[in-house]
Amino acid sequence: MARTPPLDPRSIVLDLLDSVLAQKRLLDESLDSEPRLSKLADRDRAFVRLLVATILRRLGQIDQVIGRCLERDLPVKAIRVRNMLRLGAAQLLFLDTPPHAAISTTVDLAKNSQLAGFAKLINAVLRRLDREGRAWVAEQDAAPLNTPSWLWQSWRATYGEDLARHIAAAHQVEAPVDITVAGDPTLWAERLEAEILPTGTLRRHGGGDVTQLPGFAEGAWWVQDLAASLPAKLMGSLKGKQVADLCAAPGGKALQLAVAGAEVTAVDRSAKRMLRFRRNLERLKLAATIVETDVAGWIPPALFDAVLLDAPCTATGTLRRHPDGVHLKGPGDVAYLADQQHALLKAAVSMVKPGGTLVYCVCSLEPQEGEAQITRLLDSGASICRDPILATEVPGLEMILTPAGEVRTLPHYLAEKGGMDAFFIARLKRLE
Ligand SMILES: C[S@@+](CC[C@H](N)C(=O)[O-])C[C@H]1O[C@@H](n2cnc3c(N)ncnc32)[C@H](O)[C@@H]1O
Repeated sequence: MARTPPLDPRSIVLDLLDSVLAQKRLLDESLDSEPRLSKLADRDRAFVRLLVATILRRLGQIDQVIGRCLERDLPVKAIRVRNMLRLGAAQLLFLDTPPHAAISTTVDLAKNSQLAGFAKLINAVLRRLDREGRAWVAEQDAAPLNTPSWLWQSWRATYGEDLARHIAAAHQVEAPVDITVAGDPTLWAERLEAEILPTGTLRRHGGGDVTQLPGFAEGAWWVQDLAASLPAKLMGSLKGKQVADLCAAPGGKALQLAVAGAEVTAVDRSAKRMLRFRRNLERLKLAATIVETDVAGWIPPALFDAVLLDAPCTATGTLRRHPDGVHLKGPGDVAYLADQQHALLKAAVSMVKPGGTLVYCVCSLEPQEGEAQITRLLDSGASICRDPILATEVPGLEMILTPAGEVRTLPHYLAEKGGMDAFFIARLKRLE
């Protein structure tokens, strides 16, 4: 008979770390496919998420201090031992877990597994970290340590050393929950005990299950980062217009377009992700035409008044929410996705009526996926020009506008209120 894995939060964290770091699976997918999570009490489930996210956010710092305690490196096959050390270190140095609990629970994990032979080593390393680790952490240069060098180099080259440090620091902090409401934000701000941000997005601090909040079941609002809500808002008046949302799933932006009164055609090649959009449409009692296909080869029955293209990207702009991202992506992904984005942009241009609007966006910090895409498109002779975004369209957020009239948000903007995802947004007008 197969052995049932233990229902211990820390043991689940070890399996999640293995899933992300060794098997290279997304953290959200790993969490979704972990059956033991639903059997845990809410508090333990929140602890699992916090612990795994903290380890992924602070991996560079954690591995460096562990390295200082080991006379020689652990054998490659002892990856689970390394993960046990990471788990103990994160609790001791970043989560203020009482030292005796952090150490004894980690040592017990080893003793109760096939790795009992490593229990003494784990005990010795964690005891030393308890004595000396906090002072070592205080001296660390956290920003470059927790950022893979290819990303660190890219951000330094693009934004300069100072901004790169702000960007990396923002990734160490859990993001708040942002909400877009279909109706009156003031009313819902009160009901949801949320703050209203300059763009009308509501922001709630503190965790909890959003599906249990007032208004979720009846579809009064949906979760969407402030920056992610901007592209649809920059499309102008949409009432009664034919609008295509390309790469639409799970549909946060398509919902905004529908609420603004557009006749929405939402296109995405992932039926699984579109299922979430269908559920959201139902919950919000909204309608849209759904097309499940590859945008690059799709020929629409008629041209659209406006098109939104939220292209697939490396998502380095959402590392606050998805700390697994830095461990799953590499420079090759940027080049690969940049070519896809160019093809999708060219297809999108061909779907817009002359005089119509095309908004392009990506949740990426990499200029190859943002600013350079627009230059490449315009240089290719496409029948389109920039339609610069004006400061009056982003009141209270003027710092996000570039000299070219595009939007570049960074994760530390509005830091005092909890930051925002990093997006690039460009608005274009189709020529005759
Ligand atoms: C950044 S996400 C879109 C998020 C969405 N716009 C929202 O606001 O919720 C990118 C989406 O592009 C889709 N996608 C990627 N390549 C595609 C292609 N060639 N054709 C259609 N959809 C594609 C993915 O399935 C994914 O759902």
